Amino acid sequence: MTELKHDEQLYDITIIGGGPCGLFTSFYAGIRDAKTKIIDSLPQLGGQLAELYPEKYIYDVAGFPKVLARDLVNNLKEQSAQYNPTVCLNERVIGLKKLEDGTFELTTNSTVHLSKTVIITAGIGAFTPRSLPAENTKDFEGKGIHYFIDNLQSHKGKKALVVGGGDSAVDYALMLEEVCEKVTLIHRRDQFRAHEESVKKLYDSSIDVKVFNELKSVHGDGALEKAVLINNKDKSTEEIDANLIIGALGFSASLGPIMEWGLEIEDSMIVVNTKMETNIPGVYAAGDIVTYPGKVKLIATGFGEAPTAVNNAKMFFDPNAKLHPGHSSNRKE
Ligand SMILES: Cc1cc2nc3c(=O)[nH]c(=O)nc-3n(C[C@H](O)[C@H](O)[C@H](O)COP(=O)(O)OP(=O)(O)OC[C@H]3O[C@@H](n4cnc5c(N)ncnc54)[C@H](O)[C@@H]3O)c2cc1C
Repeated sequence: MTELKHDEQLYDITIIGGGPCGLFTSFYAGIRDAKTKIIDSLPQLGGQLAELYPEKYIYDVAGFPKVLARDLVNNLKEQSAQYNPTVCLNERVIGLKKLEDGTFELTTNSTVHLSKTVIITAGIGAFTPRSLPAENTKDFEGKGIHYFIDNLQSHKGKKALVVGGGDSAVDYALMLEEVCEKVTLIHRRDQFRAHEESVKKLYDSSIDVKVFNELKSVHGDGALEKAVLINNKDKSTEEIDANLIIGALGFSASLGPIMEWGLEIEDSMIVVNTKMETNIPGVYAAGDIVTYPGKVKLIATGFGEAPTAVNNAKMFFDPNAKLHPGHSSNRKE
């Protein structure tokens, strides 16, 4: 097991989950002059909007007759960035515990973080990448098989195979084309779920696109060397050289460890009171993950719950603060 890093800085508010609700929470925490950190298990911010439906229009966010999910996320990121929250991506919060002095210690897969209060905006849970359903893949995970691209340059000169037919698969293949010796993309159907413009770029590129193909098995002596593909129409197989495989088959979501932090849970949601406070003093929650009588899971309701959670968290770590923040329109530019 790799050793965990320790971030010794104490934050006022740590937000678990950088979906729309977490992003708006971070902006609002900025308004309240709180030193804020957002942690998300995904490599990007935006939660369900960025991961599940970036190209869909949303019609029920106040002030927008309609807005693309991707654009709403970009606007939320811009709004949040005004206050420079610390953003930690690719980190799943696994443990939450209160230390003797009242500080919260949050443990992720890579780091231990410290915070005076916590706001959980973890939606439907942490997304984990769907594993590649092929022989021997477990043996090469992290040793040639990856589910994200963190550092494009580290793949320079490789023979890459991308598996999938959505936006991520097509975007990854196009990114890799810039640095790899060869890129192959396989998809089990001939229709892509990716943005039309990206699919056009894909077919105009040097990427070898093989539709109706699936990954059958992977091979190598210690490190990944070859992949065997199977055509799902005529069942013929083909062996290709590949020392990098990117699985881009989407994600599944699970609350996982959050259920074990001593929070009151009802139907896989965290019970909160009207202050958005959980049963653990100093831990608040908002968005899809919370429940209370009459709760409706919508982006609009999450946006309402976020300021309530922040203003009450502010009172928790700064008892002299006022609950009501004043109006943002009075802010000096
Ligand atoms: C196809 C589809 C269409 C939709 N259309 C609409 C619509 O038109 N209008 C509307 O109002 N709503 C719509 N919704 C619902 C809307 O997307 C959700 O209400 C909204 O995303 C909830 O936001 P959130 O920030 O609470 O959670 P999420 O968007 O789920 O974000 C939670 C984030 O927390 C992260 N996370 C979870 N656990 C951890 C952990 N342990 N450690 C680190 N990170 C963690 C996740 O990776 C995720 O990024 C739609 C949903 C879907 C699937």
